[in-house]
This record gives sequence, structure tokens and C-alpha cells, in this order.
Amino acid sequence: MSGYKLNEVELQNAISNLPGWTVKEGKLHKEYKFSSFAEAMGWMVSVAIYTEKIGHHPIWLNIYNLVQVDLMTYDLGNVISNLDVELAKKMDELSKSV
Ligand SMILES: C[C@H](O)[C@H](O)[C@H]1CNC2=NC(N)=NC(=O)C2=N1
Repeated sequence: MSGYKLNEVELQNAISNLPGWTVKEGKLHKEYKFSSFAEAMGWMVSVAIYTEKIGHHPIWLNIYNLVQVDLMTYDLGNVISNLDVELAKKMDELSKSV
């Protein structure tokens, strides 16, 4: 899928359909809390498999059962793109099956 920078309206519209996601320091940001480290790690592995498939990767930090995620597109100059929104949606979807 080709990437394009979202304009302000597109970004606000995307955010309103992504529960828990905010824009923080120019990136899409969310903090996921799982019930254990194993569940956090299982989700991260499922996300990792997907990111390899689409060639778009998160910036993330795992602290026991917490995962802090930041999404942006460096290929387009560190902007929030449609690819970040697609990845955010997939992360949420995969978090429901943990
Ligand atoms: C060559 C490779 O597909 C590119 O460097 C991809 C890899 N993963 C990526 N991930 C993110 N988040 N942004 C990118 O611009 C990006 N580019």
C-alpha cells in the first residue's frame, strides 16, 4: 500500500474512529494494558508478524504488561500517514483476540 501524509481533517477524522489513540509529539500514540507480560508479548508478536507483511513498523516500549506505542512514517519525513492509521486499526483488532 502506498503512503500519504494525512491532512488535519483526515487526521482528526481518523482519531475519532480510533478509541484510545491520541496525537502526541507528532505521532499516533496509545498505551495498551494487558493482564500479564505473556499477553503483552503475545500481542506484540502478532503485531510484529503483521508489520513485516506490510513493511510498516511501530515505535514501542514494553514495560511488563504495558505497551506504549507511537506510530509515524519516516519515509514521508516523520509524518502521520494512512499507513499509521491502518496499523493502529490492526493493533486494536489484534488486541481483542489476546
Ligand atoms: C524499506 C522499508 O520498507 C521502509 O524503510 C519502511 C519500513 N518500515 C517503516 N515503518 C514506519 N513506521 N515508517 C516508515 O517510513 C517505514 N518504512
